[in-house]
Amino acid sequence: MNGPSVGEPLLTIRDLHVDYFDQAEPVHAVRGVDLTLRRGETLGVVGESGCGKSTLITAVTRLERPPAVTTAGSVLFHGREGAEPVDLLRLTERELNKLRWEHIAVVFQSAMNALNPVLRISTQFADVLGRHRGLSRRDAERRAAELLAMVGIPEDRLRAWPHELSGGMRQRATIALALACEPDLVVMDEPTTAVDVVMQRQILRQIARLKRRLGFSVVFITHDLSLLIEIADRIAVMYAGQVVETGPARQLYTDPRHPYTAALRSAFPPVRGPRREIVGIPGSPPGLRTPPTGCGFHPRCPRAFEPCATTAPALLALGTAPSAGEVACHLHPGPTPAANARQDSARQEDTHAGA
Ligand SMILES: Nc1ncnc2c1ncn2[C@@H]1O[C@H](COP(=O)(O)OP(=O)(O)OP(=O)(O)O)[C@@H](O)[C@H]1O
Repeated sequence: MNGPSVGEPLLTIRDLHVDYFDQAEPVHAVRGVDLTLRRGETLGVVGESGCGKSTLITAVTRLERPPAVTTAGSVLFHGREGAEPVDLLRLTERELNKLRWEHIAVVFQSAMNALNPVLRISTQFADVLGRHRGLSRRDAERRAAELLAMVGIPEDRLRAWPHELSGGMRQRATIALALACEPDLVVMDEPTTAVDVVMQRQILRQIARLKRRLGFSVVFITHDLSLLIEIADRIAVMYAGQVVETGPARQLYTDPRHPYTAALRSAFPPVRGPRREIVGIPGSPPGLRTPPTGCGFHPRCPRAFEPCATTAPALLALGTAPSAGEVACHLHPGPTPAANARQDSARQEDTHAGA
């Protein structure tokens, strides 16, 4: 990959809004999300079911289906060196097809949905590699065998039908297929929920190894915060369609600032380290046809106080270092002026980059 150096923005999401227009009053599933993914980074997006993670990711990758409509925002994809960033939301279907597989690949929860059940594994690789890389059937199969070997699938499985593979193998085949054209960005939506814990660990280890070798960036969606600590560089916590906290993975886990992040942490057992008591989060995420006023979490928040029910807290930087996290919570109202300035200038840079 000949892209700009590690650490530069690869994807910049700004003020993204997505609604489901299924009834007179739409569901406001994504409500003003700002997020940046840097080159070479694994960004975890976490939140309970119904917080808007999948909606966010299908909108960003332009894979949303009606009644979902992206009503506002931009998603700048910063391509290879020298290329102008493009707003994915404004591309035609034809332009998108050029980006898919070669630059952006998606791995969904269910491998069975991603693999075509009536085509042999070899044919599915040959299709993608033929269309996007111009490989002959024979070369595509050779490449497919290499890719499958990378995820620990023996070459003789190349001729198998998807239903002949175990769940774990199918999921790994999907990951290999996503990596076939060496994309810059791989988006993974709960890629390991359908497999057992041992297989999950194995797949995650393989993803980390492949990422080190191939250098792609990852957006990884899950409801399991403990899992993200193991694999993500940075984490964004979503609640009620909004990002409520971001930060370096370990810091966000050891020192969560948003009460929702703290609650999520208590709700999942740590993958490593000492055991601690698991405490569920009372209640459930709000319906998003009429989201709560003020902070979306206030009806469930043990630390809610007077402004929380009425005033929505802005997502503000927690410090001046480029790696500092952000939080949207009235308990943390005062970032330093310098931090605000940093945030403003970062936003401006992103905006100019997209101009
Ligand atoms: N097709 C749809 N029509 C109407 N509302 C929808 C539709 N799909 C999702 N929603 C609503 O949008 C909101 C966000 O859902 P979304 O699936 O994005 O959340 P999620 O965090 O990804 O949850 P999960 O982990 O269960 O996939 C929820 O309130 C959900 O009920």
